[in-house]
Amino acid sequence: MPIDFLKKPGVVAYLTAGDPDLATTRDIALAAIDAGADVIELGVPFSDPLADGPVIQRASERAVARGTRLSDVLGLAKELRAARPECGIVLFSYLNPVVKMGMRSFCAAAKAAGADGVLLTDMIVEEAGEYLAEMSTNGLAPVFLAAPTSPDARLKAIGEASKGFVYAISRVGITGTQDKVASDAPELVARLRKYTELPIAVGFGISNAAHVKAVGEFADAAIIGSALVALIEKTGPADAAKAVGEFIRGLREG
Ligand SMILES: O=P(O)(O)OC[C@@H](O)[C@@H](O)c1c[nH]c2ccccc12
Repeated sequence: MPIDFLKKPGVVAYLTAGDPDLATTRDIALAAIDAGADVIELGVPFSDPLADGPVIQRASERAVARGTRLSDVLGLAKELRAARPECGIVLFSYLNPVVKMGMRSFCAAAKAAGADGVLLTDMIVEEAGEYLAEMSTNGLAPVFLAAPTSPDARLKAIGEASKGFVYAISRVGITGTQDKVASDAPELVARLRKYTELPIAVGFGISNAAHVKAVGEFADAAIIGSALVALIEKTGPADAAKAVGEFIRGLREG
């Protein structure tokens, strides 16, 4: 896949891999893509999550309890790539499981799985030397998180190191649904635009068509996580793929 895999305006769907089980995550991801999600952010479940609200924490706990490993998530990415050659796939993980596998092995495996990009939540751009080198060797896009509290020098470094798109965190805090798109988000996106021409995707607290529309006024894509994960939790394995497909179609229409 080319590195510019995020078309504008885009919808990015975050899923915790292995919740409720890997086969169901695959079906949900396929339904999300077919309903118009441009990129799947495929989350590696981790026992000690950072910045995750209760919904994603619970999903991670369930997936970890089922024994979902980084290697399983790579296998799932490979299946998705084979089934949907055109979709964007970003592997989402904490640093810990990746360091355990080894940065070099992980980046090579991500490439072999057909991923387009990688997002490591706790990888800071200042310490990303080896990561960026391995990502570049494998033609993968590193996606970094920018926050409203990031100073301009940091936004510049993030803009320069990122490929594919930049992830603008709409507010300080944890993942999870909110009534409104955070008021900090447009300013952060405007500040980022000074440093990058990449598409900018906004995440944290986006959960309905009105939010997606509001984000579309100032950014290039909306990232939806907790709303999907909560829907999967509520619906149960048998109907989750259908429910997620309908939900994303509704967002797209908005
Ligand atoms: O759940 P929300 O509020 O829709 O936010 C997206 C988010 O879930 C996803 O991108 C994500 C899941 N875990 C994270 C940890 C840090 C940053 C981002 C994330």
